[in-house]
Amino acid sequence: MAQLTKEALIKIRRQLHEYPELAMHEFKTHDYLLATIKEMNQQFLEIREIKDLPTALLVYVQGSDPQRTIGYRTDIDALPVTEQTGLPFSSKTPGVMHACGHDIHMTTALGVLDYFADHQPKDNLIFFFQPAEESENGGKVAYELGVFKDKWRPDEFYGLHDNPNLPAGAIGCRMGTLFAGTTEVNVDLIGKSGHAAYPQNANDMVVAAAQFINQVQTIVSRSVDPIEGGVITFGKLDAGTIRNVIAGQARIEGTIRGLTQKMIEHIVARLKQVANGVAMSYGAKVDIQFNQGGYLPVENKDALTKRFIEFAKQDPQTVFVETAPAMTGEDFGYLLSKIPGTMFWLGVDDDSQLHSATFNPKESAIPKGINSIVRFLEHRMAD
Ligand SMILES: CC(=O)N[C@@H](CCC[C@H](N)C(=O)O)C(=O)O
Repeated sequence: MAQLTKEALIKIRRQLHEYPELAMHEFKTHDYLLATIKEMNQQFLEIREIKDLPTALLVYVQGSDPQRTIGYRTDIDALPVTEQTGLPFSSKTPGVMHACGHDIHMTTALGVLDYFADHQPKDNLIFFFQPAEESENGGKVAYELGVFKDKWRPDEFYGLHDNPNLPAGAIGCRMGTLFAGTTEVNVDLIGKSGHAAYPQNANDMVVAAAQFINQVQTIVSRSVDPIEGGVITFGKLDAGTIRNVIAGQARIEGTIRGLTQKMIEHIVARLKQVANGVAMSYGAKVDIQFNQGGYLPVENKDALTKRFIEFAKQDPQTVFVETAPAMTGEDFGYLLSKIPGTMFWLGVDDDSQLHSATFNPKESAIPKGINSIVRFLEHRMAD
């Protein structure tokens, strides 16, 4: 294949894994990606930086006889998770980890780019190294900054996410909705602090928060069609300062998921009712903020996805798995609402799940993924 050998790819992945950075702070990652891309054959490449999105990178590959421009997006940010894999190349940044496999995504994208830097594609290609997928909606920010205009607007867009439940290197996809839409939710409950010995003089928001969280559990179980499904997860709860002071405030941060916008709106409406009801019953104030930020359901476009799946099914070098919709979110959903395309999974075969501190994707997925994506793009460009 191209210049980057399997060993070089593994080295790149481990380097990226050691230095994870949070959304919109991916400065070292950006510099490392840029340096790696600059080592590739530059003959057909044009590198673009975005002043107002300084950790993003775009690379244009000039096609030899372009009929279209094909976009390929990878995300580059990490999560506030403390790694517990014990790997020799574990994160060197305390409390931050590539626990969602974006290091695998970036390395795979670099491998595909490296191939086409050496083998000029027929169509134009645009590689988008996107900051802030886990939060801060980097895809939407880029779109709204006007990044995808004129020659930088892909006619179709592709992107992947790794999947620990599929064999390493397998490609998973489905027609229609691949991922859920998500909405971030923050709930602030405001009561009155006081001495632990005199609850009658205070208004305890630890108790109100506990009640609220318990009551929310009835939304999905009692107000959502079980066939359609939905998720509400509160991943963060913050209240109080010390054991013997009654907490006058509580903040609860969570995420809502549904496979359709209608379901998300339904859950949002029920959550507001529950929050207002609990606040009223405790004589507390409540402030609820929702932020969808472009994490729309990831809707794969029919004709393009059909072509992608047909290719993957018949390609002798690709293992294809038809997958069910997943409740993970992706801000690629926003880009796919503006530009037609397909998102797919890359299997990385691990017992630990995405976002866990022990997540350890199989690196053998990288060269296999690169091979399948290169073969798909060549097949697509031959059309
Ligand atoms: C693939 C993946 O894990 N994506 C994230 C996207 C986060 C969406 C948003 N910030 C939220 O928390 O709702 C996920 O958590 O699914």
